[in-house]
Amino acid sequence: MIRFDSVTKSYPGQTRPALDGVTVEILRGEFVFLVGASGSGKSSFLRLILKEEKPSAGRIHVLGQELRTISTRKIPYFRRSLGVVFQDFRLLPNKTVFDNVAFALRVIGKSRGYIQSAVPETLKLVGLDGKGKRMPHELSGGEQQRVAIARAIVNKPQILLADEPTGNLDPVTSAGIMTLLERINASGTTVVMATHEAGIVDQMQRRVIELSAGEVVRDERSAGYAVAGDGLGGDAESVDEGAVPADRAAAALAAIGTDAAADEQPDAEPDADGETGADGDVRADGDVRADGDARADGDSRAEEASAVAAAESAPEATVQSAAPKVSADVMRDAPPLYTEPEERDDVTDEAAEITAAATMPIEPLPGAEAGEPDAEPDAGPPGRPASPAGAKSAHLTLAERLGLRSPAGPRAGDDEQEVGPVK
Ligand SMILES: Nc1ncnc2c1ncn2[C@@H]1O[C@H](COP(=O)(O)OP(=O)(O)OP(=O)(O)O)[C@@H](O)[C@H]1O
Repeated sequence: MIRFDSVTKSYPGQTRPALDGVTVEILRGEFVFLVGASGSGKSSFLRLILKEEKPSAGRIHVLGQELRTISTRKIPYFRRSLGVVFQDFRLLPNKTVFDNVAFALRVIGKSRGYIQSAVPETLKLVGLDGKGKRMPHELSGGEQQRVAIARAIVNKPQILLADEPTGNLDPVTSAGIMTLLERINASGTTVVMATHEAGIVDQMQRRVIELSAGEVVRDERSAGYAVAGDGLGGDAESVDEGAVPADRAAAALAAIGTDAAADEQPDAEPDADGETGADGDVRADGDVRADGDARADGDSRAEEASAVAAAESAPEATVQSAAPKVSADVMRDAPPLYTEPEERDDVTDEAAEITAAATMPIEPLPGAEAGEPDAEPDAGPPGRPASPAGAKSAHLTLAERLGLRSPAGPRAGDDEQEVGPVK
């Protein structure tokens, strides 16, 4: 599904490659954590999969295609099989929740009827039923990340890439997001997630690929964040930053198990202190709220009770071993989070034709590819100052970053428009 063969990635002006001779294969349906110290190459790895960057050496195959053979014009079509979630959510601030998710479908030309059914279904799946009319700023961080995940999966991608998706969230809200990602994976989507969060990796016991200075130094199945004493210390401090005492973690989990009413209040109003009361955040004042983040999946009380017990019996006085309450058994038995579109797609024949036409690969005009696909400019990553060679990428619209529109496509106001299919 994803294969790196001796891949090296060097950025202009850097003495050391970001990735150095990486050979790795990720199979269909796997859940893979990418771990490693800051700067070890995790984001570069993900950007290479997305073809946001090209390797300096080596080959990358994704979904059976060698990425070098995909021309720039075809990248948006390739990326429709990939969903992406970022640490900072990247929602359109002036669009409702519904429109943020619908955006991903409108850009690829889905019919209005399809959008009207697919968006609410997806919002329900991520635990945001009834919140479609909210604006992003009216949501908690965990809820905003759920919107971003809904946007990433509404198009039923085969692969979901997540770059620090819990990086801006408190431990309990993070646990809810992980539950969601695990269920997306359980329904068949391959998930590759870069993270610094030792507690989450330790709890989930999935495949771990560890990078150090651009090299794969560990590739282990059913593993934790670090091999005991291996000195993955570069991240230990940042992991600890979010840690809260075990008693507060236990309190947070207890709140999830007991405050059932919170789930039934999709429109909980902000408190007098300005904080939304149902967001699951462990607040600075020690209060704990519950938004269903960790139980949108209908977890049983017994499971929650055992999570609380685990939290209470945690030997270390940190939340790292307590907060992520995702249990592999529970996830294995969980029903699929979403079904394939064919099973419930009620689009009309006419709409299906429009969609088919809109998503049909475009053959480039003779000479349009100006030589090899590799001749495209080196794209810089989102959120980082672009290198001179990658200056173009600094102007990518959201649609382009999400891989829904060709960087060569129309420009002004793309992020703001209700755009149609790529022509
Ligand atoms: N566009 C760029 N131009 C130049 N150097 C870059 C660029 N992007 C990344 N790098 C460098 O490549 C190396 C790997 O960066 P990368 O972002 O992939 O690491 P990371 O493991 O994701 O780090 P973090 O955990 O801090 O996000 C770093 O030395 C970084 O400075």
